Amino acid sequence: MANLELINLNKTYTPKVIPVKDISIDVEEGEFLTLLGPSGCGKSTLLRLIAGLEPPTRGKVVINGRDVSRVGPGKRNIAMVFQSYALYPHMTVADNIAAGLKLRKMPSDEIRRRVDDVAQKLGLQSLMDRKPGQMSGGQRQRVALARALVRQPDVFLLDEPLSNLDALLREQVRADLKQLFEKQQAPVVYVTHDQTEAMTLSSKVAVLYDGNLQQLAPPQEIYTRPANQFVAGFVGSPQMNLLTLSCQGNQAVLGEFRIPMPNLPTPPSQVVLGIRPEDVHLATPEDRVTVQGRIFLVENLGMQNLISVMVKGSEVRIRALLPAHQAWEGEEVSLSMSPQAIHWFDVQTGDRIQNHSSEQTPQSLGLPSIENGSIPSQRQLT
Ligand SMILES: Nc1ncnc2c1ncn2[C@@H]1O[C@H](COP(=O)(O)OP(=O)(O)OP(=O)(O)O)[C@@H](O)[C@H]1O
Repeated sequence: MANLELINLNKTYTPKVIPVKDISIDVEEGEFLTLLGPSGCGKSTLLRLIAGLEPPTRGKVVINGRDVSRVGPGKRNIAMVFQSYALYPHMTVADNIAAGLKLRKMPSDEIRRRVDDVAQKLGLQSLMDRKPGQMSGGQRQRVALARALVRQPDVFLLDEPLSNLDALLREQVRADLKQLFEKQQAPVVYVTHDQTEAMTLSSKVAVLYDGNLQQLAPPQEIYTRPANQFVAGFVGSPQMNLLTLSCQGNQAVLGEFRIPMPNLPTPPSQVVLGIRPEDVHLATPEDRVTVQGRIFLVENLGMQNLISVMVKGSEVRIRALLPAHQAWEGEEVSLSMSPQAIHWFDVQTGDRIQNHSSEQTPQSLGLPSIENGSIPSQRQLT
């Protein structure tokens, strides 16, 4: 059973530069872990600690039950793919792919069998005699992947492997990667700051910020139940609306409107309300939580418009993703926000302050319930 364990890993460069702070993560056989976070959050440092390119200041890296924290990179049986491809420029594709196996003195017929197999998987057969300088970026990246796959390592490490490719090619290679690694048993650790890659490729995502693990969960959970305000704001495009609002009892004050909050033992004086633009809609009479305002900006995204609305009686702006041609600049609109789609965060710590709102019922929100088909009073407006 292939697995990778990171146990209380720390890396300190200077007292002020601590890019990895007490990180513990398990990656099991067949799992694809993505390290996601903004530039400088410590993703590459963590990957280098796993690869053995740097020693940890504290903590352990364990591969298949063996503590490799003090074992050199060549002896960890890890394959790494870099953003820069790191191919040998004077060698052909075939020799680049085979280089690691030759170093390990593998019999030549076994090398040929493995190289042919991986070249076929990655569609490289017609390029085997070319040198890296005679190929496109996408082709070079496929050779770099082939070189990693052919080794059949215990762990795959990939450091932003798609970041040198243009947008279209990125999409294609991303899809190839997904198919390729679905068939691999060895754990994969993939570094990116691109949330689309993280969401589409991973079985679990570790969101990092300032060396700290913010959340470790499957991509869907990261999206639907962000653990804190940082994760909520970092994952999702367009970005989640994050509004710091004052509270009156169990209601958040949004301009002229009151938004019911979950019942808290001690209602705070302020709270952060989060709602994704795709969860804000034009209101219908049945909607319970609505706000009104004027549209001051419409951004055309093709199929949809991203509209920015200034909420009546406030300077607060809410963005909503609406079908194109549903709203125009200067127009007054009524927007609905389903209570189930609202996230609440502690204004001091940024932590999520409720379980998922799907646990909320109209009653728990202090709203009238629908009985005998009757529609409750339309809005929670004051
Ligand atoms: N060898 C080093 N000596 C001192 N500081 C370093 C060293 N390597 C990295 N750092 C610092 O550690 C922090 C984390 O760097 P790291 O490269 O791990 O971030 P990252 O999340 O991978 O960023 P990016 O996405 O920009 O590559 C940064 O502040 C960086 O300047």
